[in-house]
Order: sequence, then structure tokens, then C-alpha cells
Amino acid sequence: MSHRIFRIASMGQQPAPADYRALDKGRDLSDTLLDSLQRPLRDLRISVTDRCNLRCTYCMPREVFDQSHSFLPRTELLTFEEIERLARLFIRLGVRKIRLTGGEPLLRRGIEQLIERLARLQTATGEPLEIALTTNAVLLARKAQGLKDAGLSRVTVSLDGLSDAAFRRMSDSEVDVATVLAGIDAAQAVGLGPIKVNMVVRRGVNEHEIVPMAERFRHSGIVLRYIEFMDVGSTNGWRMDDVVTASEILHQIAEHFPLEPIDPNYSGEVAARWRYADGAGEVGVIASVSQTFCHECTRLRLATDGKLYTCLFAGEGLDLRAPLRQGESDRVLTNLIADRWERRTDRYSQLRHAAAGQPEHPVKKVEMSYIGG
Ligand SMILES: Nc1nc2c(ncn2[C@@H]2O[C@H](COP(=O)(O)OP(=O)(O)OP(=O)(O)O)[C@@H](O)[C@H]2O)c(=O)[nH]1
Ligand SMILES: C[S@@+](CC[C@H](N)C(=O)[O-])C[C@H]1O[C@@H](n2cnc3c(N)ncnc32)[C@H](O)[C@@H]1O
Ligand code: SF4
Ligand code: SF4
Repeated sequence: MSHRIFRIASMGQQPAPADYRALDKGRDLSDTLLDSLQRPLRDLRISVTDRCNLRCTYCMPREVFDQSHSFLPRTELLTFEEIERLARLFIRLGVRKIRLTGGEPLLRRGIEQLIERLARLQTATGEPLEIALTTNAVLLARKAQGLKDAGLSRVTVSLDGLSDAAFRRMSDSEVDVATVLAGIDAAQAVGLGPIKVNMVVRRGVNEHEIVPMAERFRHSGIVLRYIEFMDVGSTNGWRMDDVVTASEILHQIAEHFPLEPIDPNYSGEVAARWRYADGAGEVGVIASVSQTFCHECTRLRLATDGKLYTCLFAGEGLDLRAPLRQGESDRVLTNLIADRWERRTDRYSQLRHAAAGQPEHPVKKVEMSYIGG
């Protein structure tokens, strides 16, 4: 396996400040913006903080994200005004859905004000923008009503097991499952749905929770999605052996509750959908390791400090904060973003798959808590 193919992910030069002048020109936005693999831009994920109140072992292992870890200082974060300005430009380039994430997005002070600003925006086709938020739900019970009032469309909650023992092992915390379930109940009560629950499955840690979780969310109207443990970042000690594949997961569930495949809700959906044959609802599997979906990837990620990443597994981002704070025009920023998308060649998961799960990384991948999950 050569190093070369993994070098493809998101490499690209930051233009020198002087080059911004050359980008100060109008752009025809009537055609769909496509990357070099003919994928449109549709989905923007914004990391609003790199901090978190949990220490999930697969995302922010405590031994790395401890007291000595330098989180970004406040001045380095994009302000709400800056995020709103960029969001407008992304929408003009085709974005229809914005997902707020992190780190833990409910830790960002005044997140409701950001949602209010975004909720006023319309997509290029005149429809309201869909604004979703992914959260560990530790603070959701007390914040659900405010989020709804601010204009949030829906929430996705991460929960890796129903027993406190498994949940605490995965999240490396003392939080109990009841707190997360209370958050889900509150979100449902205020109408922050359709609600989805994401469960990362790690072999030998929480695979015994697959069936109890299915049982808990059947008949609830909530869509549970199982996620294969991924090699995001550089610190989570990922090994292919620890991945419980989507087919293993589905097999376990189907032994108790027969399943039937159903069509995706939209092109490029990351979860493959299955419904319970007895009509109890649906589940999804996100097979980002065993059945990759790069060929339909329409996602762009704006990290906490304003760097733009064209792949979850990128090593380098395009700095948008510098031109923003240097007072560059919307035209410059739009051209910067559009040019980056047009040059995009990322398909990391597909290449990892082709290499039988043995990537050799020439670049240090950024952490998921910073780039946004
Ligand atoms: N490899 C890879 N994994 C992804 C990507 N996007 C999402 N995932 C994984 O899928 C998980 C679930 O993502 P969500 O944000 O809940 O999924 P989504 O498809 O945007 O959600 P919906 O809008 O509800 O369909 C993430 O936490 C990641 O683990 C991606 O672009 N690449
Ligand atoms: C990074 S978190 C940020 C939002 C919020 N803190 C939460 O946990 O919902 C977003 C999603 O990424 C998923 N995730 C994090 N690390 C992962 C990994 N190594 N493999 C698969 N999914 C991962 C989490 O389970 C979560 O659903
Ligand atoms: S997955 Fe979410 S809750 Fe867990 S450590 Fe990462 S950012 Fe925090
Ligand atoms: S690895 Fe994920 S983020 Fe990167 S191109 Fe593939 S689907 Fe998109």
C-alpha cells in the first residue's frame, strides 16, 4: 500500500493574502457547484466548540484531552456574526442543511442566538434552511424548549448503551443514562423531531447493547442508528478488529426483530435504512468502514476556528477566518469556498476500504471534536 493515495484527502494551498485580490470577481451561481468527482455541495456541519463534558474513548480519550490539552481560546472561535455571514455564502453555493456539532454544541454559550440567526436564512430554492444539532444530551432536558423556540428543526442524540455500566465505559464519565433519556424525552415533548439516536458500536465494549437499544427505541418514533467505530483523528487507538460491522449489527437485531431494507430518504444519506417487519419503526446503520459512501458525499465541515475541511479525515483546512477578519468581500470568500469545492477529490473511507482497513497516514488527521462529527 503506497502512502500516496492517502495524501489525496483535502490537500490544497491556502492562497496568500495578496491573491485574494484575484478572487474579487463575480461568479455565476446558477449552475450546481460540483467537486471533481461530480458531487454537489448540500450539507454544512459547523463545529461550534472543541470542548465537551464527556470523554468518549473513541473521540476524546481522557489521556489526550486532559488538563494539559490546549482547547481553543475564545478569541479563536468564529463569532455568531461570522458564522452567519459564512452560512449565507454556503447557502448560495447549494447548502440546504446545517448541522451544529462539536465538541458538545450545547456548551457554546448563547447557542440559541446562533440558531435564531440561522433560522432566518432561506435556501437558494427559497425553502427554509434545515437546522439540525447533534448532542450528547447531558444538557438537553433544560435547553430543549429554548432550542425549539430559537428555530432549531431537530436533534440527533448520541447514546452508546442503555446500561449505566456500558454508557460510562464508552463515555468515560459518571453521567447516567437516565440524564440522556430525559433529554430525549424533553426534545420529543417540545417537538424537536424527528429525533434520531446515534450509537457507536465498539467490539468488546458495548456490542451487547445492540439489541436492548433496538428494543428501547422500537415503537417510539425515534430512529436509532448504529455507527461503525471509525479511525477519525489520530488519538483513539482505532483498530479494524474493534469495528463491529453493519452486517453483524443487522444480523444481531434481525435474530430478535426481523428487518426489511427501505430506500434512502435522500441521495447521499449516510445511514442505510431498515424497517421492522412488524411495523415498530425503523433503524439505520452507518457503515462508514465496511460499506463506504464517499461517492455520494455532499458534506463540508467548518471547524471551530473557521477552517474549512472537505473531508472528515482531512489533515489540513482552508482558513476562512483570516480573510473574514481582514475585511475581504463576500465575492472573495465565495470564490475561495467554491474553488476549494471544485478541486475536491476526497474519498478517504473508500481508499481505506480498498486498502483493507490498513491506512498509512502521511498527515496527522484533525480530531473529530474540532472538525465536528
Ligand atoms: N466517514 C464519514 N462518516 C460520516 C460522515 N458524515 C457522518 N458520518 C458518520 O455518521 C454519523 C452520523 O451522522 P449524522 O450527522 O447523524 O448523520 P446525517 O446523515 O447528517 O443525519 P441526517 O441529516 O439525520 O440524515 C456521524 O457522527 C459520523 O460518525 C461522512 O461524511 N463521512
Ligand atoms: C463528535 S460528536 C459531536 C456532537 C456531540 N458531542 C455528540 O456526541 O453527539 C458527533 C458524533 O460523532 C460520533 N463519533 C465520534 N467519534 C466517532 C468514531 N470514532 N467513530 C464513529 N463515530 C464517532 C459520535 O458518536 C457522535 O454521534
Ligand atoms: S462523541 Fe460527542 S460527547 Fe463524546 S467526546 Fe466526542 S464530542 Fe464529546
Ligand atoms: S470519508 Fe466521509 S467525509 Fe470523507 S469523502 Fe468519504 S464520506 Fe465524505
